Amino acid sequence: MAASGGSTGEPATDLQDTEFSISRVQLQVLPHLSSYLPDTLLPVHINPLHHNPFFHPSHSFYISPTDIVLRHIAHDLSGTFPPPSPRLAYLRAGPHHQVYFKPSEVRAAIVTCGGLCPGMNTVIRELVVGLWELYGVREIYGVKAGFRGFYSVEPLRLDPKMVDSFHKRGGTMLETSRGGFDLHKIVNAIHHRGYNQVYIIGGDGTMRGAVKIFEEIRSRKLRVAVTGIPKTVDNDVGIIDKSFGFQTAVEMAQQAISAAHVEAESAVNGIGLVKLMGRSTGHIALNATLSSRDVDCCLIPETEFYLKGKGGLFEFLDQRLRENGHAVVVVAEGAGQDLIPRTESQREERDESGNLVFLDVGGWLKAELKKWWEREHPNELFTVKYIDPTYMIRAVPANATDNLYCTLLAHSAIHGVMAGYTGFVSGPINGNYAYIPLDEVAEARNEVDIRDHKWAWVRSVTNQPDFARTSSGMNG
Ligand SMILES: Nc1ncnc2c1ncn2[C@@H]1O[C@H](COP(=O)(O)OP(=O)(O)OP(=O)(O)O)[C@@H](O)[C@H]1O
Ligand SMILES: O=P(O)(O)OC[C@H]1O[C@](O)(CO)[C@@H](O)[C@@H]1O
Ligand SMILES: [Mg+2]
Repeated sequence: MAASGGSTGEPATDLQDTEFSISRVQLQVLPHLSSYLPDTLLPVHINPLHHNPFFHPSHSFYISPTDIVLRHIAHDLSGTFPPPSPRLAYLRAGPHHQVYFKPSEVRAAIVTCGGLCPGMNTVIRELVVGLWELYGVREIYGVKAGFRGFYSVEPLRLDPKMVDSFHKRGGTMLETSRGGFDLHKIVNAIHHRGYNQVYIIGGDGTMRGAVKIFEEIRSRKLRVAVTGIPKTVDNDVGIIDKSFGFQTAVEMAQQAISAAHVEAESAVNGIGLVKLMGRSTGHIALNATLSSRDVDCCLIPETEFYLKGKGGLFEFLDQRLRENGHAVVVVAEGAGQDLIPRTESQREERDESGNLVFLDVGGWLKAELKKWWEREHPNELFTVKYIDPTYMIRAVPANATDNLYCTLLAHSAIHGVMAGYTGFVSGPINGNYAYIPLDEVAEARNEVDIRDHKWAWVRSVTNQPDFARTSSGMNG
């Protein structure tokens, strides 16, 4: 097929080499219960949605094994930037005509692990309501207190009435925790309690734990489907478009930035300093900076910065204060950690999951800014107002967009599990919900690419230096 140049007189683009070819698409295989269990243990049933009075399944209602979502949809027709080959594809998420669980036999368990994120309660609610209303499942249990809860706490029986208003509350009604990952105790508990569907909501660490649980269940040949639902306010999980709760967090972060701006503007030589979440990725800081337009400098873990000397932060802020009389600085919690002096014990300190405990970059920066000003301008007024909304932005309920997202995620997860898939994650890829192998998601990172347009846009909005080290630039 060759494209015509049309009436513009432009040369026609030859599409022969770039024609979509199914042979160059690689569908990422999802684990399925039938891959390790005999047919005798896996009777198939017609999807109960077929007889649900609220649905009218048509031919295209059900997902077939050939319904796919492409990972990379941008394509350069000139061939200058060839697409990755083969092109990765994932199974589209949705209901299947045949299911591998009889609703009356299902015992579903839901657990939340790691830090909070807006929307966790919505996901729990929609898992419960979806299992109950869509598929007629009646035995649904909430595992309390994260992974450790499987083997140490009595589960909570859940039904739609109980979870009815969960989506209006921040946090997780099931409680969460870090650490406590004891694989054998967890899988023994899953087996002994008779759970056959396990829904695991959590971040990167949780997904790595979920992979181990899935693999152990598969090696014990248990008839248990495991699915992960990625939760991370930092938006640091790869492959999926973005994680739930992230948009809500950015909105909340903007409120903090606005307050910092008002404080800075209303002072003589005022600096508004806002610390935002982001352990190893600066997505919240970057997106809040771009949408607020009030930020003069955005510091994220993916870039280095330094304070003193030519091209450093102090020099830049000095100039900004002279030009505007105020400045707003946004710093992600993971930025500049290597600049902050640490004691020996601080160097070793880890949380219960083994993550390094960070020092407060905002508090440190505030102190450094004050010392710098006293040193350089001892007789001039100066104010730093430090706002730390880190827990506020993740402890709120999800906004409307995130609530819808959480609902689709939960329902996609249920459809996949009912269809017998296991060891998978559901999530949006290029706007379409897909099923992705759990181990792929557990390994995939989503960092800010400081070479792409978005970071260049931040730099052009803020005019901040790129902190490239020159011979005269000094560290510290
Ligand atoms: N590599 C791993 N293998 C098994 N379990 C893990 C692993 N990493 C973390 N976990 C367990 O997963 C749970 C959550 O981990 P962690 O505290 O790192 O949070 P997270 O899931 O990464 O969420 P977030 O970082 O977004 O708050 C904990 O119970 C932890 O013990
Ligand atoms: O204080 P906590 O609950 O351990 O959580 C802090 C961490 O959790 C996160 O919000 C990720 O969920 C990180 O941004 C942050 O470093
Ligand atoms: Mg994590």
